[in-house]
Amino acid sequence: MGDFYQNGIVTTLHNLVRRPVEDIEADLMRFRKERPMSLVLPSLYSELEGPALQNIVQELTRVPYLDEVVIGLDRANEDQYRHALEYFSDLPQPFKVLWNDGPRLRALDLKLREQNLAPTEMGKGRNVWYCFGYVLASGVSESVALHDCDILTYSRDLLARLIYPVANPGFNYMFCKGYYARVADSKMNGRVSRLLVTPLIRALKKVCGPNDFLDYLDSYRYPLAGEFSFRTDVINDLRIPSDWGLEIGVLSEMKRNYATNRLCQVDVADVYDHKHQELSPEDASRGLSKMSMDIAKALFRKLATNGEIFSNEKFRTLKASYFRIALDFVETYQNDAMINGLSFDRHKEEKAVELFAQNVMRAGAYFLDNPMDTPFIPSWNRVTSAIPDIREQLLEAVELDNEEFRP
Ligand SMILES: O=C(O)[C@H](O)COP(=O)(O)O
Repeated sequence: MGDFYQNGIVTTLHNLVRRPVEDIEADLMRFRKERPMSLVLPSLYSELEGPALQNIVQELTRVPYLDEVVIGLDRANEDQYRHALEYFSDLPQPFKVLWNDGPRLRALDLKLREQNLAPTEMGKGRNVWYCFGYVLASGVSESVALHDCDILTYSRDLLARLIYPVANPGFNYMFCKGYYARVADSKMNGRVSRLLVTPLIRALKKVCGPNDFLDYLDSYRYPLAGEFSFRTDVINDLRIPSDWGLEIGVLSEMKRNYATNRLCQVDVADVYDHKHQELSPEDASRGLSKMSMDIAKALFRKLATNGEIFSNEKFRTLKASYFRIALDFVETYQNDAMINGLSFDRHKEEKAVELFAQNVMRAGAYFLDNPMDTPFIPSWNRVTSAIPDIREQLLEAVELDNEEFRP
């Protein structure tokens, strides 16, 4: 909001004039002939019971340009799957719900597992990966947008702005990341993004020296945003982590596969609020503690694939450097909060930084102790090479589930 500055090495598309959504949608209706569009929604069943998704579905009923909606449903039993099909039946667009825990998709997962091609962990990355496989298999779209299902402040403007850069046939972007400020109830959120990701990237720059990849990551205004869009071809060659490293994994795959002038970010919302997880300082397998570990591991792995060598000493230095930079950021955020009349709990922020510093060390130790870890889900290109009719099998399993259980 408020400036048109281009920072970093990917294009930033700002929200300069609050263009009415109907205008943007009129453009998208023209673009759809050349670039049909899909929306992917990775969802937990529990999100169907909350207020955010209800509003998202209501907003989507007014979206005229989508050719397909693909919902990946995790943690649902049969009754819950039936309910999900009914729940989404308000959507005017053709839609499919992937029942990830159902017998058909489980059987397919087993087939992939036998060849070491299945995602090894449950989680958002796995859900998204199967949805992407379905999008490829259905062959409906040329452009795809993806966003979370827990956005409490959702309006259809977000989707229109998110998909525009990859739907406009005059633009040559392959990938676009959404950004916004996570401010709600008069306070700043986005704790992992503000207090872990940006300070850790800056600390890595200090410790590892000048690095293209880190400059690139640092160019994104909200690197952890779950909202992004891309041209459908992008999926074929994508290797993503199955855990919370998903967003960092996607960004680094884009850098590896495309020139930076084909990547951009777009301002998608003035306000953004979502479901908040606990910090969970006592249990590193949950909440923001797990998220911070997964993200730090994903960063170290990606740097290693770019040739960076890590050691215990380097991680110790990194932790010290991260800690100092993160504490300086706390001060910056406090001042930003004050000038905007927001509340700010400095003690809580510093506690989060202390936990993240510990987790930087833990993630480093894990990285050094597990040299043969293969945390990335294979690309769909590789899976198709191993099982040539996998897309048809996935398509059939999803069609049958949707037909059999639709009320
Ligand atoms: O984006 C983030 O930093 C994490 O998702 C945590 O967000 P929150 O602090 O808004 O819950």
